[in-house]
Amino acid sequence: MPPMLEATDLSVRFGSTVAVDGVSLTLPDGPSGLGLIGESGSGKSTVGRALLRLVRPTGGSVRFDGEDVLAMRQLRPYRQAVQVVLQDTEGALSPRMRIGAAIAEVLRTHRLVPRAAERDRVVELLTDVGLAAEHAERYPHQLSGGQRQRVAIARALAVRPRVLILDEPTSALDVTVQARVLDLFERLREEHRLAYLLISHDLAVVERLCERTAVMYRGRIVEEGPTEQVLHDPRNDYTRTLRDAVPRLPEAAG
Ligand SMILES: Nc1ncnc2c1ncn2[C@@H]1O[C@H](COP(=O)(O)OP(=O)(O)OP(=O)(O)O)[C@@H](O)[C@H]1O
Repeated sequence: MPPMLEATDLSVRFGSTVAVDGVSLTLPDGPSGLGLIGESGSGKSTVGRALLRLVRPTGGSVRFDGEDVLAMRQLRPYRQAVQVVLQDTEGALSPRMRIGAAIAEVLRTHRLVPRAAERDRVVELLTDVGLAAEHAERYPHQLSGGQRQRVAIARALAVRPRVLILDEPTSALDVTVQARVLDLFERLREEHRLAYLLISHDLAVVERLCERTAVMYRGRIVEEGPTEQVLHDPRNDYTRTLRDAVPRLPEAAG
């Protein structure tokens, strides 16, 4: 069996900038988590965007269940299987659309449930992410940042994905809210058997959600291994520098 999602020797250039330079990574079936860490500009988000086919790689391949993603003509099944949750929750939701309608829109686009069952499915999704039926009637500005992020997660889950690409999914939230959204990600990972590719500056978040971690530096992966080993006993000098620059690892805090 091929791995679920596999990038091999992936490269992305923007003009003369080499954003991603020969990256290979593998996401096994969920529940699983691969963390992608590295300083700003190292190419992490571009890897995520390339996997989502939002930017065209200049080299390498992406395979999903063994199928060549870059050659796919019919993208809808892949777009359903591989969803994304970003940091920017305000930008993700239309300010004039009620939350229920915003979730129903996804169900309709992907023709997932008959109209008559839409409302029930919306409530089910809201409940799944820790919101209530009444939130369906609200507009985005009537929710907190943490609640808006839960709506973004509900929209991603609406299509029953197998992979979630999480790009700094808790960075815009304050610390207590972050902790609760993190609990949610932890639960959903198991319940929906999701594979996470988690892009984050917050190593504590990576440690919680990911068994494996890859470290990017200037477009390349310089180290990859079990999260515990990469964060606590790094083999690479750059990883050590990165880890020591972050004050929030439990070991540093304790
Ligand atoms: N659409 C684009 N056009 C031109 N250059 C880009 C584009 N997107 C990214 N880049 C460049 O590619 C490099 C990698 O950017 P990327 O956003 O992937 O890094 P990152 O590691 O995710 O950074 P951050 O942690 O700040 O989000 C950077 O030099 C960036 O300026």
